[in-house]
Amino acid sequence: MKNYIITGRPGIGKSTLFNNIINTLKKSGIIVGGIKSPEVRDSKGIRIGFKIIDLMSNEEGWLARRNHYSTIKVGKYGIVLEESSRIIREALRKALEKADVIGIDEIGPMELKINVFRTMLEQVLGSNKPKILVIHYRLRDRSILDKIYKVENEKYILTEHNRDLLNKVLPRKILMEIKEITNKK
Ligand SMILES: Nc1ncnc2c1ncn2[C@@H]1O[C@H](COP(=O)(O)OP(=O)(O)OP(=O)(O)O)[C@@H](O)[C@H]1O
Repeated sequence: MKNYIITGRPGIGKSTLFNNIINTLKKSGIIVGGIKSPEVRDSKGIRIGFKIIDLMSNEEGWLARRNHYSTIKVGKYGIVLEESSRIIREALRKALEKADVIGIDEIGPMELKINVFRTMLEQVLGSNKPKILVIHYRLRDRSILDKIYKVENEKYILTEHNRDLLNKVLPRKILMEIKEITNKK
């Protein structure tokens, strides 16, 4: 089944497009499972960490926090291992079991330091469901990249020139294609 891949430089609008696609699918009754990891800023606009959110249940927890003591560090951020692992495991397990489509925002060096993320991602990539995947522009993990590109895929590299158009046309195009294969007309 096809992988829809979104990539591009930091801050270009990948998460905005991802949310747009997911919301369009959900509104039409498609069951979407998976995870997203939005950044969190304080009232002064300083980034204090990243949350992890289950797309099906909307349950959320911390993925990483600034200055959090952790055995896994990414720059200033410490991974909140137990909390994030629990949400990732549950969200992707449910997605594999029940969803029509699996979405992950995003697959990057930080997420791949979490063992549960890597194990569950491998299961997701091996499953025969359509996937919407946001990929960090610096992802160089050969084993994961091979699994992502092993199946038919459509890759969109967001730029300031194409993002408005892609937000306009891609959610409906993906909806049409997924309706076709899930028979939800
Ligand atoms: N098509 C667009 N036109 C103008 N601004 C946009 C567009 N899409 C997103 N933005 C704005 O750009 C900012 C970054 O968007 P977003 O978080 O979606 O980017 P991202 O590529 O996911 O970032 P990151 O790499 O940090 O995850 C947000 O403030 C968002 O509102």
